[in-house]
Amino acid sequence: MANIREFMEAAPVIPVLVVNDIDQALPLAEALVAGGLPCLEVTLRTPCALDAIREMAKVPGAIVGAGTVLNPEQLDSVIEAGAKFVVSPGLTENLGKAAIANDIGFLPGIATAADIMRGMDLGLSHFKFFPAEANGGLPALKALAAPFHEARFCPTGGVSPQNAPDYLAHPSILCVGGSWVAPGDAMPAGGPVDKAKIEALAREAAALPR
Ligand SMILES: O=C(O)C(=O)C[C@H](O)[C@H](O)COP(=O)(O)O
Repeated sequence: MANIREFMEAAPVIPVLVVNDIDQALPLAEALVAGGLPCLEVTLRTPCALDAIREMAKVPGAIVGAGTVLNPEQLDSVIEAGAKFVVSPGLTENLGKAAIANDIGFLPGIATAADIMRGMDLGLSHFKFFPAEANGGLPALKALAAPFHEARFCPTGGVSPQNAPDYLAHPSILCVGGSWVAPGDAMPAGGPVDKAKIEALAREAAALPR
């Protein structure tokens, strides 16, 4: 897709965010961007996710995308909310065609060679390897990537500051996704966002070598 590679190359880590409290959206995005992580994946796992995308898009330098997008209806609603890219846990032809028709950066989840081939049939070449650790981690992705020279990946699911450097050293891996940069204890229910903590975690993630 047009710009998904550029977004994947913007930083080593795409934070995967679960926003429960709309008041936390703006400070969370500010802290992540200040720490050097501009691309933010807001998962559609909470009722305020679309509003969170709208809020976060106001932060200068933020490139806000939507995660957990499962079908063309959700695709339409996240585009309407201002999402600049779309991440899905898996790849259906239905969703893939809709994303391409809307010319929006699209990062669909894959876990098998057949998934990648279905994506290539649609003209896609950038994929989320999901759930990365549960599917065999780096050894599995290395084996999976070998026949697909053009394909580039963002492993997500079980990625941590400890295993991220190994993933990022692989030439087919442009970035990783992870929730560890925005942990629940830094965004307590009803409380303020611990911006200093999240910015520090983001800074560490942004400094990961690749
Ligand atoms: O909601 C989705 O569509 C997802 O993409 C799931 C997330 O990617 C993983 O839950 C993140 O995994 P952790 O970093 O291990 O917490």
